[in-house]
Amino acid sequence: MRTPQMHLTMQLVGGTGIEPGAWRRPGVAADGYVNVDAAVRAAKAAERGKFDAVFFADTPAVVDDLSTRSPSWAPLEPVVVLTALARETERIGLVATSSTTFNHAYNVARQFRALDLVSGGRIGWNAVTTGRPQAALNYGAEVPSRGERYAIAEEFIASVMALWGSWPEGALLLDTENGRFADAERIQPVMVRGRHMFSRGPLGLPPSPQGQPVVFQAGGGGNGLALAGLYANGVYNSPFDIPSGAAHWQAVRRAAQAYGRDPDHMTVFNGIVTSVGSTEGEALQRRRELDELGDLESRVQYLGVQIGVPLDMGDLDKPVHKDLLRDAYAHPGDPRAPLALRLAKEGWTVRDVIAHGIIQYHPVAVGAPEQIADMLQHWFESGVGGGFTITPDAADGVEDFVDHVVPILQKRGLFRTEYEGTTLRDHLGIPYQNGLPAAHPA
Ligand SMILES: Cc1cc2nc3c(=O)[nH]c(=O)nc-3n(C[C@H](O)[C@H](O)[C@H](O)COP(=O)(O)O)c2cc1C
Repeated sequence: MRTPQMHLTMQLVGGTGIEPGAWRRPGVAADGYVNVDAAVRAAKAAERGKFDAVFFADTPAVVDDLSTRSPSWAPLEPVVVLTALARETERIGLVATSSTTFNHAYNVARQFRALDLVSGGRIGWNAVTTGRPQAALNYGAEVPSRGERYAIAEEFIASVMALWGSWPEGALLLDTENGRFADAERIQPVMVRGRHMFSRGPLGLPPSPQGQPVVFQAGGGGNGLALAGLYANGVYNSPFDIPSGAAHWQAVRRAAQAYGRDPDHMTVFNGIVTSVGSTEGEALQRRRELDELGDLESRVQYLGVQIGVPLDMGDLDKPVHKDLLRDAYAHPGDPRAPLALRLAKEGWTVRDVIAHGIIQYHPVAVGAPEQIADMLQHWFESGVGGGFTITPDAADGVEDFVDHVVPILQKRGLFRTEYEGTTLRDHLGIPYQNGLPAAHPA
């Protein structure tokens, strides 16, 4: 039997990287967030590394302090970016985020099906409920309650899938001899109608080679799990440790089962930020430079909160004083705090504790390629759900991962050396689907 292999999606946050100072790093295009060439370069590199997909998060609003950094969670409009990438790549999957709260199901069904056709069946849709008030204001709306957002999302995704299914496989005839373009009798209105959604259909576009785009789901607690169980094949997660990642993976499997779907058709992608150097020292130096270009001062203060010790920039190049460490504790509200405290107790300077990446949205893998591969292997073999979202610290980290970490994973039999299929469903090992899941109650 073949060693189980991991699945990888690449996320180049904001076109420049996830670290706030990434846009200032020499060698990174400062305008990466509006420069589609940055996305093309990253996608081509990820394809060279045989990644399952590239992934674009999105929030339709300005939520960052633009005086010091490029927008993180709102890249160039994702559907536009994916259209460009579909033309510039051949095999890699392309996943974009689109909101179920501030959109119409027909638009999403049409755009993502069109993308799926343009790309030859390589598209995924990360369906999110968008809880940000700044986004709501852009649509002249308020943020609905959490329960309401997820009730809307449930109907929304069902509507999109029903619209996708309204053009069945084989109904496009293209019979030039007999003048039969399509079997119009099979392409009928679906009349999706719920409390929040109405759409008559049919959708005027046939299925792609994979049927319909793969649905991804991200966050949202119990509500999110139900949504994943009903519709998704990919789930984005951001655990800070293996036990919580493994627990989520089991919960995702149970959710799929509860809705009559195959848990083996689910993949959870756990976010990992990567900082690769040729040695651990070089990787730490890379992070020191990025911290310096970014929000080092606020990180120093935040480290103080994490370990219950007052710190300021004057403490930067000293280990935390042993008198202070006696009373230090890991802040119970931050799952990253125990690592921060451990590093401080090991005697690293404040700058170097921070350089280990203890203040990030995801766990940070910092080190030589072998060390990064070891961490991914350890998490993978500990049952966190099969996949990782590789989120490089800065844009030049995309190629570092592809050229130096991927070959190690491949040598260990943990990652593919070639694409076996042509669609995103092929890469994820899930079957063709066009329309609602067979077990759906609708
Ligand atoms: C890894 C990951 C990626 C996410 N990406 C996005 C995104 O791009 N856009 C978005 O609006 N929400 C995204 N979310 C979902 C929100 O973070 C989610 O709404 C959040 O977990 C709050 O839950 P709630 O919707 O129940 O309030 C993501 C979640 C996770 C875990």
